[in-house]
Amino acid sequence: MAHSLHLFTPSHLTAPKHSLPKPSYNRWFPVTLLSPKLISIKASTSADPNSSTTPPQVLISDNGTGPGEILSFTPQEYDTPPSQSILSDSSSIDVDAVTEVELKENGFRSTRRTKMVCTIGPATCGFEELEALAVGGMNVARINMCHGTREWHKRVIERVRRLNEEKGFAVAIMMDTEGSEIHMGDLGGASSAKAEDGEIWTFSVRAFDLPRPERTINVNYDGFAEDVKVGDELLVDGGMVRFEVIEKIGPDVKCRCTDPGLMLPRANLTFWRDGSLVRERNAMLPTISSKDWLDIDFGIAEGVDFIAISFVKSAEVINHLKSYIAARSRDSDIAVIAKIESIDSLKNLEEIILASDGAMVARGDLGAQIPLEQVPSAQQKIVQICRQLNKPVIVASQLLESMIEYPTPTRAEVADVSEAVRQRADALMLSGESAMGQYPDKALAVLRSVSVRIEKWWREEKRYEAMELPAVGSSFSDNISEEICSSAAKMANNLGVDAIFVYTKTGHMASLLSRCRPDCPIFAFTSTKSVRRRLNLQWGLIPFRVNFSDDMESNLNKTFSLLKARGMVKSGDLVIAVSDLLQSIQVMNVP
Ligand SMILES: Nc1ncnc2c1ncn2[C@@H]1O[C@H](COP(=O)(O)OP(=O)(O)OP(=O)(O)O)[C@@H](O)[C@H]1O
Ligand SMILES: CC(=O)C(=O)O
Ligand SMILES: [K+]
Ligand SMILES: [Mg+2]
Repeated sequence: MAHSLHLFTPSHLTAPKHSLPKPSYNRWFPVTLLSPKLISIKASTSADPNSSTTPPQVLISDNGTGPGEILSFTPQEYDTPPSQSILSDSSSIDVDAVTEVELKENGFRSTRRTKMVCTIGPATCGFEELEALAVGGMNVARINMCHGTREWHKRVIERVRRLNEEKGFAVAIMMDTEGSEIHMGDLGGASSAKAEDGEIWTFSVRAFDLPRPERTINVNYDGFAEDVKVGDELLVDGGMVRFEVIEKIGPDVKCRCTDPGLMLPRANLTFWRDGSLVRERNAMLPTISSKDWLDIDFGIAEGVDFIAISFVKSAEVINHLKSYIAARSRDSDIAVIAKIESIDSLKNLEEIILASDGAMVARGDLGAQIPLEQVPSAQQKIVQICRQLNKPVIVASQLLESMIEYPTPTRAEVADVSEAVRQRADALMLSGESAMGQYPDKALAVLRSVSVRIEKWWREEKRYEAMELPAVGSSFSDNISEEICSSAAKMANNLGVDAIFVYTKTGHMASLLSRCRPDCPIFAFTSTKSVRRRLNLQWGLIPFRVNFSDDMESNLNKTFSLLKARGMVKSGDLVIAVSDLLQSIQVMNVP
């Protein structure tokens, strides 16, 4: 029976905390289930928790009656939590073991509010690595269509789906398009290419034979040789390596390296003239290339949760994509995220965000298009506008860049992560750190611990500046929902409630509550798996899947008893409940 298996997560142990090793997200206790009967567990307090030689013992007895058998719990590292089947019938509630442990261990006021997106690459594409990320708190897995084949991405999607099915996670999938900006080729399979000071390199639209001739780089944009002029400065990855254009010979552009460094496959290329970014014919490149459309078809067929569009220039392309998706996917619940990473997107910021279902501050390319010192203010502005317009926002790129190579972050990186948390962005994203770095799990752990610490500090100090939140809905009923949510959030803060419960079919009411950034977590109950996954990107929401009816009284009783049975709430906890169905606010103690 599935529910008896469930007893074996460490958090179910009823022993006094000090008598057992403190469970942490990546420590699990291997136990073999001997009998499928209902079992009660009692921890023996005789073992010395500080001794590495006497493992704490646990008495397992059949229905709590017989003498029971003694099993040893060894607190060694065990990569994965025990598998548990998650029931999806009407009498169950879907929540993953990690959230469950977090709720029970920390008490729900101190759960993490800032969400985490991980880019999946060679370092993390296996089932076990993906599971380790999920256990570490990954809310969204991002696949970047700039790299790898569709088959490769399909396998990653399948593994994430399996993880969700088998372990109860609600990890959402975000597909990120390549876009048609200028970038280098794949270096013929080499992992990088080193350019030295003064060397002459050839950049060309010609595809070179393999092995790639020395000091040649293939460029993806046909108009490249026409657009550049002798004397232009060519920047790889926003300045990781610099060249000066010295000669044009047909399709070949000869450049001298002026700032040496390492170039990675498919690195972004920009060129500058008299201190500004040159936008000639390349300014006319389509936001969504023909390859992108095929990738989008792939994303729709695979049922990804989010599609992130690179180098968005206007709201038009977002609207176009949204109607394309609506016409092609039955329930059309793929959310479209606008990546803000170009000068044009900054010019049309509000209308782009308004048209989208969320935005990403894509600081990598943004920093190659505007002076670096302007990136922090752009970030702050994008985060603020998203909050006002009630759209989730992700802060991305180079958050913990040094952790691609090193097991600890720089102090400056920690300060950068803190700032994004303090701005109360919905989510932080790992790029190379999780895709191809040496320490993906450690990088995720840094995001997690910095988020929790800064959120707690800010709550305690009540330091966040008040933000006027304008009405965003168009109908009177929308306005009522917004008023209810902002009142509920305010009441929650003033009364110091433990959690806000929201029953939401589409997720809208939950996102309105998230927008208010209340002090307590928001338990969002929804009946669809896809809505649960989508809510996983939003600040402060703990999404559960549970069937509910139009009767709030019975919904509350049902969720209270389900959550109580799992030890996630207890009698006396103070809760505020709101719902999509019944526009009301209820304040109550868990019976
Ligand atoms: N599917 C993949 N296969 C191989 N390498 C990958 C893959 N995804 C990412 N990487 C590696 O990780 C690095 C960082 O990944 P990421 O997707 O964040 O790139 P990015 O350049 O920041 O994003 P974008 O291309 O959207 O601007 C890439 O430069 C690449 O080397
Ligand atoms: C994430 C991304 O696309 C960027 O930072 O450029
Ligand atoms: K991309
Ligand atoms: Mg980019």
